[in-house]
Amino acid sequence: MSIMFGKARTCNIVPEHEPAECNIVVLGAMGSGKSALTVKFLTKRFISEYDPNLEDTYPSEEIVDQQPVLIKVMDTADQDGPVNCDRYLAWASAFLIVYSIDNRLSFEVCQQYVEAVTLYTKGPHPEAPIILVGNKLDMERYRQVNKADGATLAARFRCLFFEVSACLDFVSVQNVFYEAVREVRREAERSLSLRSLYISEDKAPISLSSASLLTPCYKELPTPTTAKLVTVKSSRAQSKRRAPTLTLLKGFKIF
Ligand SMILES: Nc1nc2c(ncn2[C@@H]2O[C@H](COP(=O)(O)OP(=O)(O)OP(=O)(O)O)[C@@H](O)[C@H]2O)c(=O)[nH]1
Repeated sequence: MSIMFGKARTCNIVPEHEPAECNIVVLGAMGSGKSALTVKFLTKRFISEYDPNLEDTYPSEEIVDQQPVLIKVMDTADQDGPVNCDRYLAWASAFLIVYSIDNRLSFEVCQQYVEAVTLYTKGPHPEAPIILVGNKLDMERYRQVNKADGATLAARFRCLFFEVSACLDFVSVQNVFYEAVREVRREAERSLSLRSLYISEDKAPISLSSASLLTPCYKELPTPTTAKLVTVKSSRAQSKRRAPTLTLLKGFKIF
């Protein structure tokens, strides 16, 4: 059974031919590697520099555990930590909250994001899972955040925790995004079984026509002609502002 996880985290049951959707928001301190992780997942490439003010959402068709899913990744660009979160809290199916293992301050900002998101997501609706990501694992020699610190924070908020590097292997980065989809599926199943438990206790039959959770919402996939172009800054010697850009064709992976 494929389940739509798009808006407001209702679990829409859609016909098998419709791909499910999963909206993943990438949060974290400036410089923690949100854009690098996003681009690595979308293109398998590590691009070193990005415009710090560039915030955009990138779709990618994936197959996770033999089930097709349209993953939409919102790469955020907050300047001052978890402020004006409204733009993504209701939209998100899951959150990747990123810090850099070589930057203690980014870990503290990450804790602020975990607390802010948890305040919003705890409640009757299916919870949007949080995945804690310690990035820049390749910078082990400059480590300022112990792996145990990350694990402790994750345990406190009952979320998954991974240490990865956007500039090392692709599979570890892809696994973080795929685990987010798996967690959303598990949460949707939990929510459905809880809902059916209440309904069976109330002995109230589900009216298939009225139950909003069964209302399918169909998403048109971008065709090559409609796919928007987004740019990702990449620079070597030049400053970030004048950097040559790597153009990603939105909606399709580039290898
Ligand atoms: N060594 C190393 N550097 C990384 C890694 N990921 C990102 N970086 C570098 O860290 C810097 C910031 O990366 P970004 O992806 O722009 O970080 P961000 O969180 O998007 O930062 P803002 O755009 O300012 O919000 C860049 O110089 C990247 O090249 C990593 O895994 N290892």
